[in-house]
Amino acid sequence: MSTDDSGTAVDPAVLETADDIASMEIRGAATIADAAAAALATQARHSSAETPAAFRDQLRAAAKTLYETRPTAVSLPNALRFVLRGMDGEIVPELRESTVARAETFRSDLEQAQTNLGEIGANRLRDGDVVLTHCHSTDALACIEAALEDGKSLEAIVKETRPRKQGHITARQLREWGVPVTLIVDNAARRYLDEADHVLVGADSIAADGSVINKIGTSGLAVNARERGVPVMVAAQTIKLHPDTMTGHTIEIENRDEDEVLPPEERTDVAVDSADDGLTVENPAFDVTPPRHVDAIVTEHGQFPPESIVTLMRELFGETTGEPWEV
Ligand SMILES: O=C(COP(=O)(O)O)[C@H](O)[C@H](O)COP(=O)(O)O
Repeated sequence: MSTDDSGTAVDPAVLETADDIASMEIRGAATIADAAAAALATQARHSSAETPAAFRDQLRAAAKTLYETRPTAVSLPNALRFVLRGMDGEIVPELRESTVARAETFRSDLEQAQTNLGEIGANRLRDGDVVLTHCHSTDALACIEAALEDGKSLEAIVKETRPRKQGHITARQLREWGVPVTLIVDNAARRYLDEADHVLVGADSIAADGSVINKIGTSGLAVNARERGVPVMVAAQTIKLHPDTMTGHTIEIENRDEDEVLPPEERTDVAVDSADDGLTVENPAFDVTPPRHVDAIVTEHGQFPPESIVTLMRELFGETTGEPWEV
């Protein structure tokens, strides 16, 4: 066990999961949520706490460690909050059992939600359609998978998605399913929209006004799609809904390391000398697509016009939330 800032023991397996999320070994909003719930279950199983208070402190410290990895995907705090709210019991073994059970419920609900969402999203895809994708989203792919299972044949235009090239993961998955794939650089997207019937993306967070926060480049793609008349479909389970935005909070956009954009070995191609302080490299990982550029948000509860998502958000999360470990 190592300790967090307050001196509370956090299990090494939790620290490893946190590192993997920060370094993007584990990535994508749903996968991050699943890994975080699994890590809390591990913390509960391995806990050597002797009192209920110490057990609760350890679980909260683990949740905080996981929360501080990446700021944008709200599925992470939503997952942590869901698991911690299920921590129930008078003695440590009861607390352990309830926490592990709650984490397992979260993980199986997540899987089921994605399957249900996929079936709903598949209804928007017709036989022979061409789908243009950005980044790698398991929710978006679930829609394609369900359409293929319905016997529809689809083709995909896959944006590479600089700087981390998550489009390669999407392309590989689609090829494994037998879908013909055209891989393009991000800059070619507008040209290829003429050949697409849908833009299909996932989401890291959805704000109360229906804005969609997803991989950088989504908003430009959506604007171009609107101009070309191609519908934009966002596949997002309800754990992507950001309840804090109901009270006006904005969503933090993660800025990642500049080396992802300009690796150190290429820096000399651009910088005039080693101390070139006139050169700035920025690497925002996500952007905000306004609701007017989105046609439908597909969730496990049905599809919604973005402007009406706040009703579902209120129903599922109530009015306020607070920090995930303050439950
Ligand atoms: O923007 C990304 C991933 O960004 P990163 O690679 O930086 O994590 C994905 O579109 C969403 O997370 C949804 O994914 P999913 O549908 O799998 O939750």
